Amino acid sequence: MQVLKFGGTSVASAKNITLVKDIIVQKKDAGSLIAVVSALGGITTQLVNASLLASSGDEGYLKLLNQVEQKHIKTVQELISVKAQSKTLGKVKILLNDLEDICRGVFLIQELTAKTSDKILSFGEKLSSTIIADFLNDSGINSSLAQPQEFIITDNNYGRANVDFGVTVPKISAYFGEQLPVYICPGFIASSKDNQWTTLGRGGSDYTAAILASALNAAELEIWTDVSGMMTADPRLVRSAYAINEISYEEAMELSHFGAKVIYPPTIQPALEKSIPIRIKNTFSKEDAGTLISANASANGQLIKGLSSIQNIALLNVSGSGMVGIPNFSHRLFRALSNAKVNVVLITQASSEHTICVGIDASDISKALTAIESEFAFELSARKINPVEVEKELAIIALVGANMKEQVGVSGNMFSVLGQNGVNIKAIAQGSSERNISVVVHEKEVKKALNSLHESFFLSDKRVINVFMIGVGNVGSALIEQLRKQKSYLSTHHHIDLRVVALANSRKMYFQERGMDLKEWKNKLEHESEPMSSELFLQKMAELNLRNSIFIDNTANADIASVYNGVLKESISVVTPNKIACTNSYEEYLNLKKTALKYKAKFLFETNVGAGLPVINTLNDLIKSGDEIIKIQAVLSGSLNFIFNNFNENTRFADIVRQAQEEGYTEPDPRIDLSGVDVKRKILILIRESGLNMEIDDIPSRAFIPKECMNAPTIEEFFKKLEEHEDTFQKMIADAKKAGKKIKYVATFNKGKAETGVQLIESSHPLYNLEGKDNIVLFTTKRYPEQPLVVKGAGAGAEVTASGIFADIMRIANAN
Ligand SMILES: NC(=O)C1=CN([C@@H]2O[C@H](COP(=O)(O)OP(=O)(O)OC[C@H]3O[C@@H](n4cnc5c(N)ncnc54)[C@H](OP(=O)(O)O)[C@@H]3O)[C@@H](O)[C@H]2O)C=CC1
Ligand SMILES: N[C@@H](CC=O)C(=O)O
Repeated sequence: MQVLKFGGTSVASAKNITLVKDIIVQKKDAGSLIAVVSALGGITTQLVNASLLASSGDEGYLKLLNQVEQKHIKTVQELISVKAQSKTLGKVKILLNDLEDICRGVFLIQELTAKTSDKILSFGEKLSSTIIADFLNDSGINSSLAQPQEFIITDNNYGRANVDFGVTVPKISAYFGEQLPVYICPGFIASSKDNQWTTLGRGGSDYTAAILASALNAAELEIWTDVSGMMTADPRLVRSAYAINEISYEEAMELSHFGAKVIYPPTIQPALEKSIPIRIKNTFSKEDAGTLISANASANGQLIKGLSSIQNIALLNVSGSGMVGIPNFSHRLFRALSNAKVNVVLITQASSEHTICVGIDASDISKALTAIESEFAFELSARKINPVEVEKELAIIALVGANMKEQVGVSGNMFSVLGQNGVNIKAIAQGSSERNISVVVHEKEVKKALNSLHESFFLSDKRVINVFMIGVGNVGSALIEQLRKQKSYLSTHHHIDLRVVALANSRKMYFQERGMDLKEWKNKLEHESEPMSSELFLQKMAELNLRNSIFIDNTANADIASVYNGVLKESISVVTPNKIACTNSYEEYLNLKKTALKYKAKFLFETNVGAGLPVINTLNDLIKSGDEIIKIQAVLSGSLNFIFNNFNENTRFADIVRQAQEEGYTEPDPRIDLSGVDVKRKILILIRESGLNMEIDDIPSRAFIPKECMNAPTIEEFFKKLEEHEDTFQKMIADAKKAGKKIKYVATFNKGKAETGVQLIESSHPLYNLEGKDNIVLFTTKRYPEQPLVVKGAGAGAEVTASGIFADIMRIANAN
C-alpha cells in the first residue's frame, strides 16, 4: 500500500486538485494507494474564526460560513462534470448544513467547548475529501472515501487527541484488508472510544498519514506540499536556499523544530519507529526529487544540512546568588513554566550557576513572568534572586547537521561569520548530540545572519558582496565600469556575486537592494533617485543590514570622511581613496583602526598613496614581519610629476596643470596638489603606517607656487594667476635645464623627520628618470639598508586608482 498526503495548498483550489489527481493517476498503477488530504487551503482558519465569532455572539460567523460554502461549491462546479455535480453538491450541502447547525448552537449558548471545536474543525477535511473522492470517480478513477472515525481511535483529549494504537492498528488492517485502487482519506480527524469526533492537533494530517503508513507497513510515505522538499534555509529569507536531497529523521526534527514548517516530525513518529522513509514532494513541481527523510540518509559529505530560524522569541534571564549550588532551583523554575503551559524553546546556563536563561515565545512573556514571580516570591523579596530580565524582539538561528559531531571548528566558523557581519550573539545552546548549534540574535539580524551562514556553509553558493558607494566622479565611474566588466568573471571563477546596492554623488542617491544593473547606473542615478543626504544614505544602509557590506568613499570630502567611524561600528568595511580621514589628527586615525578591529570590519585605503601601486600593503608587510623603516624617499604626486615632465620652454605652466586636471591626475581641487598638501598627506600616511605618531603640521613643505596664486579664491582664479606668473615657472625650468637637472616634488622621511618640496635631481639619481605621472617610493629599512626596496609605476589616474580600490574590495571579499 502506498500512502500519500496532500496538504492544504495542494488542495486549495480546483486547479490544484487537478494536479493532485494527476499524481494519483501516475502512482496508482504501482499498487493501491491512500491519499490523505487536508482541508482546502485556508478553510481551517476560517472555521476557527467562525467558531470564535459564534461563541462571542457575533453574527459575523454567518458571513464566514457563507465564504466557506461558496469556496466548496465553486470547487465542485469547477471540478466535477455537470451530470455528476448535483450528487456531490448534495453531499456538500448536507455537511455545510450540519456545520451551520453546530455553529448556530455555539452562537445561541455562546459557549465553545474543545469538543465542539473539534467537531467544527473536522468539517474542513470532511468536505475536501468528499469532493476529491467524487472528482476522481467522475474522472474514471475508482476511488473510495475512507472514514477515519472508523479506524483511528483516540482518547477524549479534544484539540490534540492521543491515538490508541492497540485499537487503531488492527482496525486499520481490517479496514484496508480488501485493497481498492484508491482511497481518499480525510486527515486530522478521528473518533474517541465513545464515538465522539476528535482531532489530532497541529500537523494532524501528517499524523494520519504516518499512522496509516506504519500500520500498513508502507514502503514509503510521501508528503506532497508546495515546496520541493526541506530547504537548506527559509527561502523567503535566503534566496539561494535549495532543497536538501537526503536527511535523517533526527536532522529533520531539529530543522522542523526551528522553523522549517514543511513537516511536523512529532506526528511522523509512527513512520520513524518502523523506519519507513518519508519523501517530501512538491505538488506544483512533481518532477523535482524532493527530500528523502530516512534512518540511513547519506550525508553527501555535508557537515551542515540546513539552517533554521524562529522569530518572536524572548529571553528571560533569571539570576542571583541564591541560585548557586541549589539543586532544586532549576526544577522549580521549569515546573513553574510547565504548569503555566509556557513552552521553553531554548535553555542556557553558565557553569557559575548564577544565571539561567530561557528562550520562550514572546506571546508567553506575561504568563512566564507571573509563574516565575509567584514560584520565587520569597527569593525575590529576600533579594536572593534578581528581578527577571526580559529581552524581546529576538530570534533563534540554528545550524543543523548530524555530521557536525566531533568536527572541530564548526561553531568557531559560525561565530566568526556572524561576528564579521556585526551580528551580536545574545545566547548560545548546543546539546551534546552536536547535531544542532543554536544562537539567539536580534530579530533585525536574522536575514543577514542566515544569508552569511548559508554562504559560508553551503559552498555551492555564491558569496554576495554588497557595495555602497559615495562619489561617482572620475575615479568612482571608472570603478563602476571595472566592477561591471568583472562581474561575470568574479561570479564564475571566484563564486562572488558583487552587487552595487547604492550610489551617490553630491546631489542624488540611488538604492537597489538586490544590486543594480551597472549599464544603467547613470540613468537611474539621474532619474530614479532621491536627493542625497549622507545621514539618510547611512540610515538606509544600516536599515538594509545586508551581509558583507562595504562602504566606498570616492569623494575628496571631509564630511563623508567623518562618517567612517559610525560605518565601521555597524561592522561595515570601509574602502577609500579619500586621504582626509587618515590625515586628520593621529588620535582620529588610530581610533578608526581600533573601531575596525573591534567591530571586525576592514578599513582599507591602499589608494591613498600611489593610487593603484601596492605602497601601503608593501609597507604593512615590512612592518608586520618585523622590519623597521629607516628612511623613505619618494615622489608621491602623479600630477606634479606629470606637470614637471611636460612643462618646458615651449609650453605654458597653466596649460600643463589644466591638462593634468583633464587627464584626471589632480585632486578635484588642483590647488591641493600644487600647494603640496596632497604630498604631505601621503608621506604622513606612510609615516603613520610605519608605526609613528605624527601630525600634518609637523611636516614642512617648500612652496614653489607664488602665494598670490595660492590665495586665489576659486579654481578658475587660480588658473588665471598661474598664467600671470608664467615667468616664475619658466625661470624654474630654465634654471633646472641649465644645471642639467630635473625638477621633482620629493617627500622625505629620515631620522624621525619629514619634509616635502621641489628638488633639483641629478641624472644619476633614481628619481631622475621618473616618467609621465609615475610615482616612486624608496624604502630604506633594516633589512634593505643599502639598496632600498622600490615601488614604482603610475601614481595617478582614474583607471589605476579604481583598480586599487577594486583590489581592496577583493581583499575584503576574500578575507571573510
Ligand atoms: N585621481 C586620482 O588619480 C586619484 C584620486 N584619489 C582620490 O579619489 C577621490 C576622488 O577623486 P576624483 O574621482 O578624481 O574626484 P571627482 O571630483 O571626479 O569626483 C568626486 C565625486 O564625489 C562626489 N561628492 C563630492 N562631495 C560629495 C558629498 N558631500 N556627498 C556626496 N558625493 C560627493 C562628487 O559628486 P558631484 O559630481 O555631484 O560633485 C563626485 O561624484 C579623491 O579623494 C582623490 O584624492 C586617490 C588616488 C588617485
Ligand atoms: N592628485 C593625486 C592623485 C591621487 O592621489 C596625484 O596627483 O598624485
